This record gives sequence, C-alpha cells and structure tokens, in this order.
Amino acid sequence: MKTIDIKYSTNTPKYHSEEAAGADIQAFIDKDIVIKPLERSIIPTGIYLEIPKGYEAQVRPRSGLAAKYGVTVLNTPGTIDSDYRGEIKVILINLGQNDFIVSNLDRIAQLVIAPVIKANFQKDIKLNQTTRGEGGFGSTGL
Ligand SMILES: O=c1ccn([C@H]2C[C@H](O)[C@@H](COP(=O)(O)OP(=O)(O)OP(=O)(O)O)O2)c(=O)[nH]1
Ligand SMILES: [Mg+2]
Repeated sequence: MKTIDIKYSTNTPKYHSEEAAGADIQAFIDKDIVIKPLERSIIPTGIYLEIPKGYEAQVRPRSGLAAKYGVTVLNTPGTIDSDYRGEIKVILINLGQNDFIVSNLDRIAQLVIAPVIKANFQKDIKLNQTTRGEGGFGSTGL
C-alpha cells in the first residue's frame, strides 16, 4: 500500500484497520448537535491538513451511520483541496426518521486521500465521434 506523509494540526484522522482506505474523522464540538429529519448541519472536526500538491482528500460517509440512521454526507465526496488550510468540516444530512444527535468525538465521516490529475483543457470545436455519441441518462437501457 502506498503511503504519503501529511502534516496536520489539532486533531488527526485515524485509520481503524491496517488496510482501511478511509481514516475516520471525529466531531469536535462543545455541545451536542441535533440534526432533525431532512435537516443538515455543518460539523467542525478540528482537523487542519497540509495535503501535498498533487493529492486531495475526499470526505466520504460512514456506511454504519447511513445503514443504521440514514445519516450521510450531503456533498459526498466532499473535496479538500491541497491548498486549503482551514478546518475540515463535514456537511451531514439526516435522511432518517428520527433526530440524530452528534456528540463530541463521534466518528462522523472518513477521509480518503487520492491523487489528482489536472487537465489542460484545450478548446476544439470538433470532438471525435463515438458510438455513444450524445446518448446519456439511460440511453443504453435500464
Ligand atoms: O466537505 C467539505 C468540502 C470542502 N471543504 C473545504 C475544503 C475545500 O478545499 C474547500 C472548498 O470546497 P469546495 O471547492 O467543494 O467548495 P466551493 O463551494 O467550490 O467553495 P470554494 O469557492 O471555496 O472553492 O472547503 C470542507 O471542509 N468540507
Ligand atoms: Mg471550489
């Protein structure tokens, strides 16, 4: 497994198994946050990273919260740019039927570090032809 060093300040994401792809991130809050059904909340984590150029961090949901409570990350996968130096925050949405309570240090999401390929977008009015052409949104059948 490839590894890279990433500097952090305040809190750290934590891998919970040897080969976990995602490092869990915890809520870092003074008091509980209640998320009502169909509402969302921006949860601080106290995590600040210096991600090396050429990488990003993706904020992904935890499947346990989704399966048990219907709670997920609204903008999944959230994108943490390598030049971002602010606190990582998680936008949770409660798609379940009950209030969801977030307490300090609850593991609310996970971070996956991934390489980034930057495109040099080149304007060309004639794009090459393909069999699919302009077909999308179920054009090949469901
Ligand atoms: O779940 C997320 C997503 C983003 N961010 C931070 C890090 C990221 O680098 C920055 C900007 O995110 P994004 O590009 O997704 O948001 P935007 O709405 O395009 O804002 P901006 O104009 O600042 O790029 O916000 C988070 O803390 N959590
Ligand atoms: Mg942006």
